[in-house]
Amino acid sequence: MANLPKFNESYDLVSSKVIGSGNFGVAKLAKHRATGAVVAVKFLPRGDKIDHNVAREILNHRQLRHPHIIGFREVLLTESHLCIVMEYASGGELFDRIVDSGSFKEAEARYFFQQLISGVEYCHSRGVCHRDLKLENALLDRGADGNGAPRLKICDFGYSKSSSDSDPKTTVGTPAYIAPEVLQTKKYDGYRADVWCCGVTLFVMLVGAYPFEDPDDPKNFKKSIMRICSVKYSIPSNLGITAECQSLLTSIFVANPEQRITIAQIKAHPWFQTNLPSMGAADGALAPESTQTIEQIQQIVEAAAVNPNGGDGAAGDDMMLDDDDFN
Ligand SMILES: Nc1ncnc2c1ncn2[C@@H]1O[C@H](COP(=O)(O)OP(=O)(O)OP(=O)(O)O)[C@@H](O)[C@H]1O
Repeated sequence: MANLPKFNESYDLVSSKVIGSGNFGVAKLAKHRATGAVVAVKFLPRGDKIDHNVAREILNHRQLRHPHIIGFREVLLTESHLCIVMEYASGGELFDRIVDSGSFKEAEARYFFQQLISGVEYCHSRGVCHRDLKLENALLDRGADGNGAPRLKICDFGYSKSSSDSDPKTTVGTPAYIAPEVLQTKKYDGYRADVWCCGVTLFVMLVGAYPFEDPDDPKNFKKSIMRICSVKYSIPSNLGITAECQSLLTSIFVANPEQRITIAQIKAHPWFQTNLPSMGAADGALAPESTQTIEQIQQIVEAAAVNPNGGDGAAGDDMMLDDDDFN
């Protein structure tokens, strides 16, 4: 790794506190020494788990630059980890905001849904489908001036596919959000499947529960799959959800992806059009562009597939992380 960029050459950890964790490892806060910018860094243990899927996640993320998508900055190495440096969303996950409030009023749900659709539309326009859209992958920042209304930022391109990748066929995503066609072992249209996930996200914001889970038997995955395939859901009448909003959900939850509403049609829907912020008003500044080329990124990811410490990057290695590991 002689000439490859190292994390400790340009960043300091702000604290050892973990801001998020997932299958990959952990995310921590760091400060860019030259500019003072605070960033989020995903630390992935080096070794065989750094494969073409990780490379794809990074390269797909790198080509996206939009106010409602977490900005990608660069990838770096430590002795033990591959570091993905990103814009930091300080407001937590949209999921936690719903857990705190139970459910959102229609106006609040629409506010976030408009931003989600704006980010998803942009991904699709760049030939990238996300394939794991959900509340946990919708992060929030603290608004343009640090105090304003939170802005939604899509993260986690771990399952994303770009038009240069093979057509999606694998069943990926999070069970409660999976579209019916993704459950079949056939090729499917990742863009249309993303629309379904946006519908599930909207439903959870409005209702505070997953649409296709049996409330009396929520852990019964088989039952949820049957409900997804037969599009069996109901909107509690006591929530007073407007007919316009219900009509949008009905047009999203259509089993046949060809007949499902498209992103362009969602944008034209009267419910979506209500209180739509003027272009730019809700957007604010973009995170700085990444300066790394595709070739540089590929070289770093390839180097990360080898763990100089000899570990295999298995989950167990993670348990022993301390600050020295990041230097
Ligand atoms: N840029 C960021 N700003 C703030 N928090 C972040 C950022 N990136 C990741 N996190 C936190 O870390 C969590 C996990 O990150 P991410 O979803 O990218 O990892 P993952 O391994 O793909 O997750 P999962 O296993 O849930 O699919 C996020 O849900 C979030 O709480």
